[in-house]
Amino acid sequence: MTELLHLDALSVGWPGQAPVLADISLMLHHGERVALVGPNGAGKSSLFLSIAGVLAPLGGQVRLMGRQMQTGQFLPDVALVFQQAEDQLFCPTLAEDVAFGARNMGLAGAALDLRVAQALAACHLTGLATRPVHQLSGGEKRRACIAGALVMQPALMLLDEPSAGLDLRNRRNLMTLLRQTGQALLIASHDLELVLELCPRVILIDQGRICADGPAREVLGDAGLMAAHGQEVPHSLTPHERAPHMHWPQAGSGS
Ligand SMILES: Nc1ncnc2c1ncn2[C@@H]1O[C@H](COP(=O)(O)OP(=O)(O)OP(=O)(O)O)[C@@H](O)[C@H]1O
Repeated sequence: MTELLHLDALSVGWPGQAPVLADISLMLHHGERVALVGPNGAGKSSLFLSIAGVLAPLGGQVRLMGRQMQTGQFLPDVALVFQQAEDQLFCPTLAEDVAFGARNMGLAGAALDLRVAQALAACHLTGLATRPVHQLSGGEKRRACIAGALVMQPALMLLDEPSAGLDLRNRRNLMTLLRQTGQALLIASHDLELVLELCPRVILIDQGRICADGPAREVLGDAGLMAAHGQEVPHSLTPHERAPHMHWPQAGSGS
């Protein structure tokens, strides 16, 4: 597997606030499916915004396929599915919205129409192509955002809570779709069942840093499950001996 994304000592935060994440270093390979888990406010969305070039890093670097990403430079190789669909959808109709990213890449005419039709079909939205986006239901909006990322055929998709608000059938369809895609996926989610089904590798962030990065079943053992759900991890559950690279947040160490 070849290197796709490299975060090098990345610090992430918002103006006027203490850094949300500090000194984040990790690597993702082409085609890899990785989950990013952590409690509310851990910094998953902020990290995605920095990787996608929306939020300027406080320090460190984001490199995609060896090239350093610049804030405000939106590369077709990376597509972000926002946590809040309303932050992403803005065109008059669903089909126009889904076409937006691919059109910006220079696609037009029949080639664009085909891409849009394929993305709509993949997200089971074909019949809604001409619907104004503000008239879509919550779950339809979520799927519209995913279609808008798929249409770009990016090397890396950043999916922020992709299953939130989906009914069981659409959640199942989403898992099938994501499992079949050959693209690298970084998925931020509280849906740990989806995480365990889709992602061989899990990164747990909390208290401003990476607490664990490894095989899903290892990271999401008893201690990891508690940390991912925002609970304090008792010393008795801390598997330091087995996994010395993991740094579980513990009682009394949080803010
Ligand atoms: N636009 C913003 N301006 C200022 N602070 C922000 C902004 N967005 C998020 N934050 C703050 O940054 C921190 C990290 O938030 P972020 O949304 O990245 O967490 P998260 O891990 O995605 O949380 P959740 O699981 O609740 O979605 C929080 O303290 C949040 O209040």
